[in-house]
Amino acid sequence: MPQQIETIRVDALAGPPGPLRDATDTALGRAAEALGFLVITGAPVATLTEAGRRARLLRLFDLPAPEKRRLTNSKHAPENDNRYRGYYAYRRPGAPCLLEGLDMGGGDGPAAAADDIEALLMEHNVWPADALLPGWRAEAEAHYRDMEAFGHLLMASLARHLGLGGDYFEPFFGGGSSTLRFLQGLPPDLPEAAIDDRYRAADGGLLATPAHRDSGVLTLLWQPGGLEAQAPDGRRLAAPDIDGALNVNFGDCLEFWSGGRLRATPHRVRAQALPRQSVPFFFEPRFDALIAPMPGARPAPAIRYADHLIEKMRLFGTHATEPRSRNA
Ligand SMILES: O=C(O)CCC(=O)C(=O)O
Ligand SMILES: [Fe+2]
Repeated sequence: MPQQIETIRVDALAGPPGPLRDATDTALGRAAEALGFLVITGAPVATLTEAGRRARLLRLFDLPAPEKRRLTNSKHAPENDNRYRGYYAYRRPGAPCLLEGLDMGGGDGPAAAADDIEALLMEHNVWPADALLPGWRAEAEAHYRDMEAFGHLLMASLARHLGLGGDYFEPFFGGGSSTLRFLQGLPPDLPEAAIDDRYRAADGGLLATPAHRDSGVLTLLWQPGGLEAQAPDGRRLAAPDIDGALNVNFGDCLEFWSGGRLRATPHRVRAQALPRQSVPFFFEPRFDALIAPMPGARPAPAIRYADHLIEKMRLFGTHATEPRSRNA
């Protein structure tokens, strides 16, 4: 039973085949099977562990209110046409924290009709005005591409560990379906009595995010502390605070895909004293990918990734009143 979240150096994944890369594949694969949650260092792409890029991208949250309103999804700002991507702020009564965020994808489709889910998933992004945040769009797009490239490297490593051949997952990814999310949770500001039980840990501490499993395949998360993974025996393991580290965990879709071998681990976030910013990247299959348990796993009917996602959105009421509903 894992006693702690393991830290694994992954720079060898970008190198040639050989013993170093094999050892990295084994370490990653075993951690994915045992706890389904790990911390990586030495990512061979630029990540938000680079403080300059992180600070520039997180300036998003300093935008003036009218600009945030212009980026807000149509659920919260009916004058706008973006429904799936864009900015949102939740002021949910009963929650200890306010939460704001912005989702971006790789789609560039037009605004979607209300009933056209497929078009909705590929809708265009919204961008802060360049005069307010010069260079933000280009850097966010570069970061999205870097995270995609890293997602491919990690999936290839898992595929080798599973004996599937390094390119097994390749055809299932691409096409701009992944989600880059910027989040900011504000400090508790509600009276004690207003705090909903789900936001209370058993030890009385406050949670910024209640325990949940991610819905997709692979999550790469920069976070400043507060994150806890749940071990199979129920213990909560705090993510180690390591400079230059990214958290890696897996979602329901990969658990299904691997016949349960790779775990979608429940995790939660303890509320912090200060505004807490975090940046998850959800590496997601193409919306039209047909996913069935991989060779060697017990067969089950295939699901289309878009249908899996839509079902999760229905269950969690995405863009309704619940924060972090999709992929969370
Ligand atoms: O804010 C965090 O650090 C974690 C967020 C998370 O678990 C999610 O967005 O799925
Ligand atoms: Fe999550």
